[in-house]
Amino acid sequence: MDLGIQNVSKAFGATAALRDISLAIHAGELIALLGPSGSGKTTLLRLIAGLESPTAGQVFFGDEEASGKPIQQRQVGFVFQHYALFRHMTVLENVSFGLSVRPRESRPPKREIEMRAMDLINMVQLTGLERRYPAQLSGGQRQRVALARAMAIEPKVLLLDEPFGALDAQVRKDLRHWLREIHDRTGHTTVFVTHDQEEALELADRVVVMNEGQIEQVGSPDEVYDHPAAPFVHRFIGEASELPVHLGQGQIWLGGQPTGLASDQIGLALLFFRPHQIELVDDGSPCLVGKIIASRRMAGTRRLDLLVGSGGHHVEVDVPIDHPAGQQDMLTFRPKVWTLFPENEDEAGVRRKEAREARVVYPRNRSAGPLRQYEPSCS
Ligand SMILES: Nc1ncnc2c1ncn2[C@@H]1O[C@H](COP(=O)(O)OP(=O)(O)OP(=O)(O)O)[C@@H](O)[C@H]1O
Repeated sequence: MDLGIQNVSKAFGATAALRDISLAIHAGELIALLGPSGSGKTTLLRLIAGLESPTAGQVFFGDEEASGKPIQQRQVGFVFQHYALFRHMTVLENVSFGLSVRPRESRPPKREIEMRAMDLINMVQLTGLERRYPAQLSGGQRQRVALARAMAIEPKVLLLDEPFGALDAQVRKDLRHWLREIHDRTGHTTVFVTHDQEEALELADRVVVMNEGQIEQVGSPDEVYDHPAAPFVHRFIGEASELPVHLGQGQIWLGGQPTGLASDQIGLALLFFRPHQIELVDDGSPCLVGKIIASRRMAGTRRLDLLVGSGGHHVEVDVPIDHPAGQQDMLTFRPKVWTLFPENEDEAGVRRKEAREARVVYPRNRSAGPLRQYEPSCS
């Protein structure tokens, strides 16, 4: 079942929870809605479910406009963070519930309901526990029952709101793999909400990155990680170090010092790079110079906190555990992979003012005068 969200806005009083969102979800896709708290993920999920109606815009199930349809008519399976199982019912009764309360004319015979429920219990690997009550299950087991129960009604769309949010890290990881497997087997169109980027990147076919009620980017996990479309996405997904730079004379400059990174653009920009995507420079060529202010062990690498450039910009870089850089005061390096975003006018204005006060001469164009150099230098 394809899903279409067209120019949807949702306001709660003066709060704009969603602002003119459009999104096409293809049949059989596993989609993650990813964003910080308050970005509108749950509101969007509830609008798809029919638990909320949009202030403006439309929701399509296939070709059909569904905005006016209540949840009962949408055939959606919903799983919440806190497994809302019926405590007085066994696992089997919980999973059978959706089918057993259907109107008589569409309700399958009792025996068939039980068989279907047992198939689902088997699929979520809880065979043998069907007579237990929720209180006799672990958190992960309860969440699997919740998923089996949502799937029992043969939903057109499965909606999961932080389904593993309340579970500990290892259980979350196991359930992730398991959800992906079940999704590949059943092929339900599935939309899940998470604020955990690792979960979104590992599980989803496509990730919808949300911020302040808007969609910042929609893309495969590789696209949003490797080609973030906006500073917000770069900061939110993966780790990012950023520096305010100037572009001109064919390269990137930090506070009047050449970085050795090429760019044919001109103007102010933000330079983003990942801590692990750097190379150490010791051949005297132009690079970034950082004062090491802290060093800590991070799994297989050593993470250094640096103050870079005359502005003392804080960035993080990773070096090999045994690299002598970990014992030094200064580090000379260059990003191997980086992204530039044009700086917005507000930030640019502050930087120009700071630059004037510090008497830094930025390269304005190819005929710009000599640049002030900062010490220590690697060029
Ligand atoms: N029923 C409501 N009444 C008033 N404001 C609401 C209501 N539901 C959500 N909001 C507001 O809408 C905005 C988006 O909330 P939403 O729950 O969709 O965000 P979220 O991204 O799911 O956040 P979280 O990760 O914390 O669950 C927030 O500012 C929230 O306070």
